[in-house]
Amino acid sequence: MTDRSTLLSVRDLRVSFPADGRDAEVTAVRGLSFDVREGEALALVGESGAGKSLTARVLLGMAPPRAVAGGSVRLRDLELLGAPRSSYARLWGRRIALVPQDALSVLSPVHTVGDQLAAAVRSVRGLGRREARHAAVAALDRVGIADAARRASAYPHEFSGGMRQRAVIAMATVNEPELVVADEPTTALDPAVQEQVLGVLASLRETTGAALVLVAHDLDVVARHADRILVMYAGSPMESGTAEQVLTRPRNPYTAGLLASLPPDRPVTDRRLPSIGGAPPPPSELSWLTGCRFAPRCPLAGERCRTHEPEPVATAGTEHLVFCHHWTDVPDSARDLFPLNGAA
Ligand SMILES: Nc1ncnc2c1ncn2[C@@H]1O[C@H](COP(=O)(O)OP(=O)(O)OP(=O)(O)O)[C@@H](O)[C@H]1O
Repeated sequence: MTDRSTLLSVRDLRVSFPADGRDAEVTAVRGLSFDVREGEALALVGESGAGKSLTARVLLGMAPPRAVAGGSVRLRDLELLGAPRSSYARLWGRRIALVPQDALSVLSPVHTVGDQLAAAVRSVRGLGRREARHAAVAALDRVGIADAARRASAYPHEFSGGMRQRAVIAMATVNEPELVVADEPTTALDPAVQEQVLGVLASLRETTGAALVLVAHDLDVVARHADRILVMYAGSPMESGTAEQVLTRPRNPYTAGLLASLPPDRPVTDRRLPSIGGAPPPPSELSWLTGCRFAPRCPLAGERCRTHEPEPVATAGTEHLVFCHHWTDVPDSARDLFPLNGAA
């Protein structure tokens, strides 16, 4: 991976929602920096409210209307942050694309899947009808839809949920963008279909060379489908590195807590799962919290954690970055830090 060049470079990203009279300011993302290399899959991981979706939307120029973003988001040499919507519109589908959670939000119910794909091809590549149809069928074939030429004439409601999500991936990748952002792309699907759809995204990366930013909250999923992981908590980065570094030897207590909560390989009769006590801070508190945002729930937190925000520390070269004052105290076994809750 290291010989691949950087495709996307995010530096000190900050996203906030200004106070509007009724609600206080919400600093939903702060101090986020990461790179995505060509063809690489980076997973953004964290509990609900971590800022994963918001970050993904900012990358695509699709942040909610009141969001104010600062910092830098560069796609190769192009600074995207602050670019007008018309600039983004020229990139959508062509260089960057979104695979959303909900297929029905992007597929029109009144046009066939093939027509929608062909329209996307024509608008971006300016091909004629016949060639666009050909590209549409090829895209459906690439995402594993059997008998793609015939299925292209079906309407979205005639597809199963898994097929619709494949069609959405075909739509996002039909013009071979450099970067695909997938926001919990399989949440609405059952586990077997989830794995198939994620497999489709992985094989597309191989065939088209696209990089992937995958928003996920399931560590099992990212273990199988990400090259690198960025763990977020309450809008702040906690840890980033290769999937192996982060998942096998987490150096941030928050990552350890997430790992300790994974379904354990212990007898199915024992359903107790370790979990991180407490809950993430409510949005209204995000702007005035000092120090490490995870400190109130962290078993290792000391006074310094509550007052000083941790700087990133590189634990193994520059790949594995940890934001924690106590990273050297994190035990190798996540469950030593987060023992079983409710143990008898
Ligand atoms: N339109 C909005 N207006 C105000 N605050 C918002 C808005 N959208 C998101 N936020 C705030 O931004 C924070 C991050 O939200 P985001 O949806 O990115 O989290 P997430 O990590 O993707 O969580 P989930 O897994 O639940 O989708 C939350 O605190 C949320 O309240």
